[in-house]
Amino acid sequence: MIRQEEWRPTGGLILEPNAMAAATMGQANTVVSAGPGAGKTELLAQRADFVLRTGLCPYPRRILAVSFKTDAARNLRDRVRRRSGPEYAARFDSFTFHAFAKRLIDAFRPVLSGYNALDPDYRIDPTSPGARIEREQIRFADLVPLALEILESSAYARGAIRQTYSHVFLDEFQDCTADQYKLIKLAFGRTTSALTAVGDTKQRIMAWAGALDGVMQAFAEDFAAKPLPLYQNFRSAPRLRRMQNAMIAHMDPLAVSPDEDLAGDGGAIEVLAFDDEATEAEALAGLIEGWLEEGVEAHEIAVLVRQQPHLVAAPLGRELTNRGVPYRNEQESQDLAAEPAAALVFNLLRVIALDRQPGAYVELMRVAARPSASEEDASRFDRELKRKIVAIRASVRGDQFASQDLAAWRAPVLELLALITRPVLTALSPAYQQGTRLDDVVEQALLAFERELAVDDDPRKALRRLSEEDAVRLLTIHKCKGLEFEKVIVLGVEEELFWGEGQAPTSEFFVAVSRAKEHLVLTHANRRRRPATAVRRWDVRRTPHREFLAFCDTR
Ligand SMILES: Nc1ncnc2c1ncn2[C@@H]1O[C@H](COP(=O)(O)OP(=O)(O)OP(=O)(O)O)[C@@H](O)[C@H]1O
Repeated sequence: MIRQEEWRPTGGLILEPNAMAAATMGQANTVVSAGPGAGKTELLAQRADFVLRTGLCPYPRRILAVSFKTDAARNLRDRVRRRSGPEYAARFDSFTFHAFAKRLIDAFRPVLSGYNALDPDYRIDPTSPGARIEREQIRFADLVPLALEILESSAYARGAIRQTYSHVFLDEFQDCTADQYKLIKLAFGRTTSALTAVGDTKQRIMAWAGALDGVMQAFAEDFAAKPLPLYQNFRSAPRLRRMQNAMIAHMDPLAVSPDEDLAGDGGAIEVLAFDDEATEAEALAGLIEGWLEEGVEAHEIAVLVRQQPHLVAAPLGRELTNRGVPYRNEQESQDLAAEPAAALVFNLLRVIALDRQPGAYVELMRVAARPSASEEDASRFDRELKRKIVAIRASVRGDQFASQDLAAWRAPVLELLALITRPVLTALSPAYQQGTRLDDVVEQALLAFERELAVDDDPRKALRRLSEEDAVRLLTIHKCKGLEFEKVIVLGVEEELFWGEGQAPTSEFFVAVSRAKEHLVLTHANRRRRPATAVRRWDVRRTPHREFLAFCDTR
């Protein structure tokens, strides 16, 4: 442990004064507002390091971080592990609002009564919107209201949660809904827990889902939180920052940066116009292929689509497949990738199917290790797992190796999971400790592998597409929040794709363009043929979104 005045930002980073103030704040609440790439998430990782290392959060107390997406929660957890090491990171709980609510329900379920009472082995309907069955099954949307009921009716639950968490972090706070805010107020309002909320009102893209207007302001007032704005942008090159600044001038004139702060020639923005989706797909696939040949890493390339990515990005997906470029359409797979059991299944498939996979193997051993095992037990388990993998590889390879038949892969994966043992697997996530979630995730991961195998019959490429590192990512703007990439393509900057009430389309476009570090490509096509599988409205003729494209003209 070190004294507070001895603490320095980890990773050799220099924090701007307000970031330093927020990271090292004592027990007071703060609300940090800043634009994209300002280091809000990094600031939370630094604050975690500060409060853990200086004993402000003394053992066994913990830090609670609440994000909106599983990917964002995982990013933050990984960042804290990188910055502070596994020992401190073990006292950092990074959850989505829904996962936090589920923790509360699992811990204090007997508090629920009447129609809301739940059996111990209750389940959550995985379909959307799902069905409610009294006592047995709830919907995803029931989690936060049920957690609210627990906190409202049980002083014991409130006390326990406050005792557990001395510090609370709220990421992407601009998107907090009324119910979620109520949950935070009930759990931590007027307590000694110190709260740090970070957000950016210009990135408020969840308004359709009920994001509270002015939630950052309300938080500042309700929690007497000190507002600390950040001004830097560590992510984007100057040209890209000038475009973002032009958008900020339109959305929030008071937050505009002075021109002299954004000088420089770094970065590139291109607008590419096409006749139709086929020529667009061909040109973009060629562009992406060229970037990969130049040495850009696949996971540094993202293609963002506002709506219906499975349809709008399908021609590009086919073109990438033809050229053998691995990509991942994240419509279904992103939430799966955030599931530790799915990650484990993919790593098992990797060590079975591919040679030289030290990364997958190390991660496998980390996850499979029993925390309480003696060194001797751990190395015995290590040897046994290796022996089994070698035996499986010998039998699976050969004829079956190129097999599209999932059965050839399912049995060995299940065999290895059995060796790792059920208690170790259920400990991977609180959600696995009840119902059929663990088995469902394992099954979904195997099916995702089968789907990818069907694309080109090649298990190596299928696994590359399922990996975060080796695949170009095709994702919606909603899924890309909090992420960053060297190259970003926004597909279809057209009025038919960017429409909606008030500020929402502009905020979404802002989120999309602000993911780019170096190079931003915006496309539009005159025509997009109706895909056979389209069920909703589909406009064949398209109009470029001139208002958005005009923001590119920054010179
Ligand atoms: N103090 C710093 N010095 C150098 N680099 C930094 C610093 N803070 C953050 N970064 C880097 O800048 C990038 C953006 O940081 P981060 O993701 O934390 O921003 P953010 O404010 O959460 O962005 P957004 O709201 O757009 O998702 C990351 O690559 C991060 O590592």
